[in-house]
Amino acid sequence: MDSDGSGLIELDGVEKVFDVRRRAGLLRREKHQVRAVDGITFRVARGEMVGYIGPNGAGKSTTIKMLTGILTPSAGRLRVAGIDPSRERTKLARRIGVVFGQRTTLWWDLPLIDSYRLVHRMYRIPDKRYRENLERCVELLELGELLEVPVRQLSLGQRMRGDIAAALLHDPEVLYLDEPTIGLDVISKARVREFLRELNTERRTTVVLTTHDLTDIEQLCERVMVIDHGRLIYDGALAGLHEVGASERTLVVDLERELPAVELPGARVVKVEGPRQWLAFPAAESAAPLVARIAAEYPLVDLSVREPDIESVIAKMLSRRKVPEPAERSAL
Ligand SMILES: Nc1ncnc2c1ncn2[C@@H]1O[C@H](COP(=O)(O)OP(=O)(O)OP(=O)(O)O)[C@@H](O)[C@H]1O
Repeated sequence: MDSDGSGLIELDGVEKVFDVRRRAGLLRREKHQVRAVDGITFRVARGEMVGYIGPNGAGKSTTIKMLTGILTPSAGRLRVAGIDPSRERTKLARRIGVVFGQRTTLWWDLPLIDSYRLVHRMYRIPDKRYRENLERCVELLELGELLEVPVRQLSLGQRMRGDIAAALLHDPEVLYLDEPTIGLDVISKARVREFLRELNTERRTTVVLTTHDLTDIEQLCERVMVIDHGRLIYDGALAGLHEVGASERTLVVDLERELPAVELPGARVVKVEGPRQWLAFPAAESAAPLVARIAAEYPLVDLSVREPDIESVIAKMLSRRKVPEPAERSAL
């Protein structure tokens, strides 16, 4: 929390309702309301790195748009660095950075460096600070050889790194990232994650991360918030989320030859295809002891660990939440 005891980001009972018209016959249109965000309350302290996840249409983007001031809440109170985002959007813009994985904020036809020059002027960044920040981003995000390349010629991973740098040139206190690793190859993902980790540790930049990739959360965030149908249904550690959902990770092992299903405590074989076997184990537990035992007891050639996808973790969590409490059950 900030020195005055409050959070850098504060939401109290925030709601967003959209009025939409839908076809109700050949000519008739009916008004109806979509409650995209339905009374959300949370605090994010300075320097925290939190995951904000949920299934499609849960209300994540709507929340982020309210946090950046693009949308005005229908009800509730929202503050970022003490600022009401929709009322003072320009003032807030100097203190936040936003990266959308699915679209770029860079100028498509211009070399990357020209976009940065424009950001320099738009945000009136002092020259020295601009140069230092650019240098640092170029080094850590390996952008040196890309600066003169027009954005449209960059690969997705290169463009994403370019976008992240653009969002950070003005030293924002808060960085919102919407699907920053979507569509990236393994190496680009690792590079982006490493950069974000450093940014958070060294500069204490507060990061709110929206993603469908649980590995992003696992590697970056100590805290995860889950939103479903516009409501916050979980706020805590990732391990706790796995426990609530009783979700499982999968260890994929390649053995030297086709063998009967591997038998080890704490894991169960869910699929066998020739020499390859799939073992499910509780996601909240470490894979290390299991890997050690397989390596010791079986002719192991290769292995990999697969995370459950976010949708399935949340689906499990929801199905468990719907089991009635014993008191309710006896009253049925
Ligand atoms: N401008 C709008 N007008 C009407 N309805 C909207 C508008 N924006 C979002 N919605 C609706 O609000 C709900 C939440 O949408 P939102 O985009 O916030 O979800 P999301 O969690 O970001 O989903 P995704 O993972 O698919 O991006 C959805 O039902 C969506 O159709």
